[in-house]
Order: sequence, then structure tokens, then C-alpha cells
Amino acid sequence: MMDNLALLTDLYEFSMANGYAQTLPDEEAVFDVFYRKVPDQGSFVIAAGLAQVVETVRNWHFDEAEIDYLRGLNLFSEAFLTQLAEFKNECEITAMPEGTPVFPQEPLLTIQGPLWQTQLLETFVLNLVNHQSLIATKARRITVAAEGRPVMEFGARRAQGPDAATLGARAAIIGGCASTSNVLAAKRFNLPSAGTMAHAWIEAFPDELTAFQKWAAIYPDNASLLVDTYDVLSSGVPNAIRVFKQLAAAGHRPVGIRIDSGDIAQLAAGARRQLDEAGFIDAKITASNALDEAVMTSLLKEGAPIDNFGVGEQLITSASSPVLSGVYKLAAISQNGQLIPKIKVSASREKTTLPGLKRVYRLYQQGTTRAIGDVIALADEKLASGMTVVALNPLATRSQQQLGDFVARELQHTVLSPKTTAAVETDCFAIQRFSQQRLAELPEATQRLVNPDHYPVYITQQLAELQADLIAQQHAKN
Ligand SMILES: Nc1ncnc2c1ncn2[C@@H]1O[C@H](COP(=O)(O)OP(=O)(O)OP(=O)(O)O)[C@@H](O)[C@H]1O
Ligand SMILES: O=P(O)(O)OC[C@H]1O[C@H](OP(=O)(O)OP(=O)(O)O)[C@H](O)[C@@H]1O
Ligand SMILES: O=C(O)c1cccnc1
Repeated sequence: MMDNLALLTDLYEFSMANGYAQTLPDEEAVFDVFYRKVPDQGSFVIAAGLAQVVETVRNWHFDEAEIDYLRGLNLFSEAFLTQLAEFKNECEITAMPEGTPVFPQEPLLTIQGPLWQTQLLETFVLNLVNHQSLIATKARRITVAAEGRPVMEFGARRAQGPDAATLGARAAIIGGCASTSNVLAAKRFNLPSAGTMAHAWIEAFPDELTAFQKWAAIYPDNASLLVDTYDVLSSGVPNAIRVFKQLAAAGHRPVGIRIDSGDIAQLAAGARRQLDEAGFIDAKITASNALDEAVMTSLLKEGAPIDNFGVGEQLITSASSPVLSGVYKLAAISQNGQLIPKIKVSASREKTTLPGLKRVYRLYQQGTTRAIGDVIALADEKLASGMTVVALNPLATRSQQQLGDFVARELQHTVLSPKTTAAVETDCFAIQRFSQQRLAELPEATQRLVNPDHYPVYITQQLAELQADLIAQQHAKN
């Protein structure tokens, strides 16, 4: 169970909620979560964090200490504080399942409910979704670069705080990692924990060979020895081989070695030669040390014989692109039971919001699992073959296009409502598999790590017209 995150909310959300309670008490609202820019110049983000959003909203409440604290700010009416104390969630959440590749501007999560409640959700929903989606997206890049070799998540010590370490480890698995060194994350999310040893173990003994032998005596079937404390090729690997021979003679199977500094390609090649010559062709070589997808790609291109990767700081902080600026934007307000679409107008088309309650569809070529593009439509629209759509990409050569035949799959599903609770997948490896299936449907060129192709995302003509009308109405008012 997560802590109650009810106060993990920017002050202005409470200020607005208190104000709505006095001015627009019966209004309902629709908010969309989406992002505009993909980290690392990729073409999509892997959605993650939904399980924690659902858990947090289910557990969302204000206890006496929280109400007293808010009262002490001298900003809020007693009526509002009572409303908080008696509060029950009435919001409905529809969302893309975790692991879904999601493109810019697409609502990956939509929240509908009383205006004041939906407003209060903004900060912690964005916090959970932005963080985990960022790390899952980075983990996908890193595991793609590993070309099928297992990647262990090693980042806890470099993560920006305990939650970033633990939720980040969860997101790393969703994005493709095989295991984590973070025991809390492993326990909490039922993940495989994995690890080797640190230089301290080697340094603690009088010499490297003794250190390896002591380890092997305690963990005869888990001897993955760190060979770079003194000198990889003249000391580390020869000592590891000595210990492996003793283990093999006693009927054990040595696991392998880890290299954590120096020129990893050259050291791995030298270590591989020595291990093979000694007959340990199954001993695995693990590489670590500030790895990311660019270094890993370069190492493998150089032919480095690496079997496993341990990746920490660059993954857990998404160091090369550390922000996913997902936003939470008002799309509609109810008046007398009728939804009125709302818009935020901006000088840039990219920053002008898509109004109204919407649905996102992925279109597949008939009879195949090949995704050909996504369409954002108004909720009451039906998609039809031959319909005209408008490209969201302002640089698209053809802004209007007619769709051919397709099969459409709706991407969002209801995951929480006041009446029902749908099951949200919480098994991280099931989410990882789901993600990989969804990725396999996308054109390969959109998945490249460098200069990926643009994937077509369209809005329906009706949505485009609604947006244009609302912009015109605003211009007329100003
Ligand atoms: N053959 C290689 N090709 C490309 N990058 C490499 C290669 N070998 C190592 N690297 C990377 O180069 C960087 C070297 O970092 P750094 O200078 O901190 O390492 P180091 O001095 O060898 O190790 P440490 O400081 O941990 O003892 C790391 O990101 C490492 O993964
Ligand atoms: O480099 P990362 O991808 O974050 O992987 C985790 C790092 O953590 C450990 O290093 P340690 O904290 O002992 O410091 P070091 O960098 O001096 O080896 C380990 O030996 C890796 O180098
Ligand atoms: O188990 C390991 O080898 C490990 C764990 C965390 C960080 N660096 C290495």
C-alpha cells in the first residue's frame, strides 16, 4: 500500500478546489494527461505508473492531521475542509494500459469527475506518470541496445531519492530490464533481485584470490566475481579462473565475472579468451560502469563479448534526457449535465489543447497486426473507412488525409470509477510482455534509437473543426 499522497499536491490545486467549491460546486470536468516532447528525441513514450495512480486514488483521503494542517494555512473555508474530511472519490479514470507506446498529444489518461476533485488529482497523477513513463522509456532504449542480453537495473544508489529508486526499478522492468539490485523494489513488486559483489569485498581481504575463494565458499552456485579491482587481465580473470576450477572440481557451475572499469570492449575480449582457454565457455561476462544505450551500442558494435549488462545511474535518472513534461489539461466542463469542450489557446499549434472528451484509436491494416497510425476522435464519433483526418504533426507534408480500410483498437480503458474497479495489470513482466507486443506492431523505423521515423497521429476532422471553432471564439472575445 502506498502512503496517502493527498497532500502531494501543489498549493494552487487546493486554492482552486476551495474556490470551485464556492463558485462552481456542481460542475464536472474532464482532464487529459498527455505529453508533447519525447525524451532522447525518440518517437514515443512507454506509458507507466498507472497502477500507482489507481492505488493512490483508491487510498485518497484526508485525515484529521491533514485537515488541521490545511486549516492552519488560513486559506480555506470550513465548508471546504469539511468536504475534504467527508470526501469520497467520485472520479472516473480511463487510461492506456501500462506498457503502451504512446505518441505526443495522445491522452494517455483521462480523468472525469467533480471539478474540484479532478483538479486536486493533477500533481500526484503527473508525478507518478511522468516519472515512471520516463524511466520505462529509457529502459526500453537501453534494453534495445542490449540486443537481447539481460539488463540488471543497478541504479538505487544514484536515483534521486528512495521513491525514484523503487518506482524507477518497477518502470525499468516494464521497459525491458530483467532484474533489479534493489531489494525493496523486488519485494514490493515481486521482481527478480540480482547482483554480484562490490570492490569493498575484494579490498576487505588481504588479496584478490582470497576474496574470491571466500565468496565462492559461501556462494558456490552464485559466483559472479568482480575482476577489476587491481588489474582485470593479469590478476582478476586469472584469479577468477583459479576459483572456478576449484568450484568445478567440487561439482559447481561458476557463474562468471563482472568488469566495471577501463576499456570494457578490450577487457571483455581478453577475459573471454582466458575463460575459454581455461574451458569456462559458459562463464558469463557482465559489464557495468555508467552504461547507457549509446555506450552499449558502441561496445556491441566493437564486438565486445558481453553477456549481461548492469545499468544504474544513466537509466534510473534518464540522465541524457531527464524530464518527461507530461501535462494535465482541462478538456471539458459540464454545465447542466452537458459537457462543454474547453481549450487552452497558444501561439504555437503544439501547445493549443485538443478540446472535448476524446478517444484514442490505433489503426491496423485489415487482417494484420501492423499499426498504420493513431487517430484521436471525439468520444461520440464513429471511425469509418474513407474518413478524412488531419495530421497532428505540423510538419506533415499532407495535413489532410483520407483513411483507407483499417481495424481500430481503442487504447484507453476504464480502470477506476466510483461504481466499478476494473483489474489493472500489476505483474511487471506481464506489462513488459504487453509492451513488447504493442511495440512489435509499430513500424520498425519509428523504433530506431537514433532519428526515428515519425509515426502518423491524426485527429478527426470533427475534432479539428471543434478546435478551430473554439480558437475563433476566443479570438473574437479578445
Ligand atoms: N570500449 C568502450 N567503448 C565505449 N565506451 C566505453 C568503452 N569502455 C568503457 N566505456 C565507457 O566509457 C566510460 C568511462 O568512464 P570512466 O572514465 O569513469 O571509467 P574508468 O575510469 O574506466 O572507470 P572508473 O572511474 O569507474 O574506475 C564509461 O561510461 C564506460 O562504460
Ligand atoms: O555505473 P552505474 O551504471 O551507475 O552502475 C552501478 C555502479 O555502481 C557501482 O559502482 P560504485 O558505486 O561502487 O562506484 P564506482 O562508479 O566507483 O564503481 C557499480 O560498480 C557500478 O559501477
Ligand atoms: O550487484 C552488483 O553488481 C551491483 C549492484 C548495484 C550497483 N552496482 C553493482
